[in-house]
Amino acid sequence: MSANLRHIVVAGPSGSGKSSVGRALADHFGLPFIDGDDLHPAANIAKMSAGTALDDADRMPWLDIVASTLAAASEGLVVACSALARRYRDQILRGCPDAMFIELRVPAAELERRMLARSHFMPPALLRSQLEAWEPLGEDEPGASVAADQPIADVVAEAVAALED
Ligand SMILES: Nc1ncnc2c1ncn2[C@@H]1O[C@H](COP(=O)(O)OP(=O)(O)O)[C@@H](O)[C@H]1O
Ligand SMILES: O=C(O)[C@H](O)[C@@H](O)[C@H](O)[C@H](O)COP(=O)(O)O
Repeated sequence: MSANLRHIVVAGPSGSGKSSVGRALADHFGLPFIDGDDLHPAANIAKMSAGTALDDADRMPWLDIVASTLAAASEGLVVACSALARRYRDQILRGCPDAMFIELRVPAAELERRMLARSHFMPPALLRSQLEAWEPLGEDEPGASVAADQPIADVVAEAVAALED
């Protein structure tokens, strides 16, 4: 694994599999994993739990923490972080210029099914706002987009292939 593949952000809307895929990808590469959920300021968790979507002012301090956590991980790190919009990904890149994004693509109906089936602070009703905020990864952005409505092992295999391409 080359040095510039060591700072990986697994991105996508709530329920897309960031935590599940991120952990498995980290295991594959022998890297640590951090869930971006655990890096949110407490006020953000409280806001989402109460059913209100985050706005840019809420997300910016969190994205700075994600970026600085990545940049400080000299041996590499996989972080699960929605990074829904390009400006959010740009902000991560400002703090961690060699970050690579693995975007997880899942149809909305499957996202809803997964969110309804789990117990999590993120209410399923916020899915619509997640999808409205989501700007697909551009071809000129670092990383790759992977179909994530398939078994996790297959998602990870595609992500590994894309990162090593
Ligand atoms: N590829 C997959 N196929 C089926 N279920 C999945 C898949 N990836 C994740 N899940 C399930 O969907 C739910 C959300 O996954 P999670 O990894 O927490 O997503 P996120 O971190 O993006 O919110 C969990 O219950 C998880 O077990
Ligand atoms: O930017 C945001 O609106 C939030 O960060 C959101 O995208 C994230 O999804 C939450 O942390 C919920 O956690 P899960 O993504 O793990 O569902």
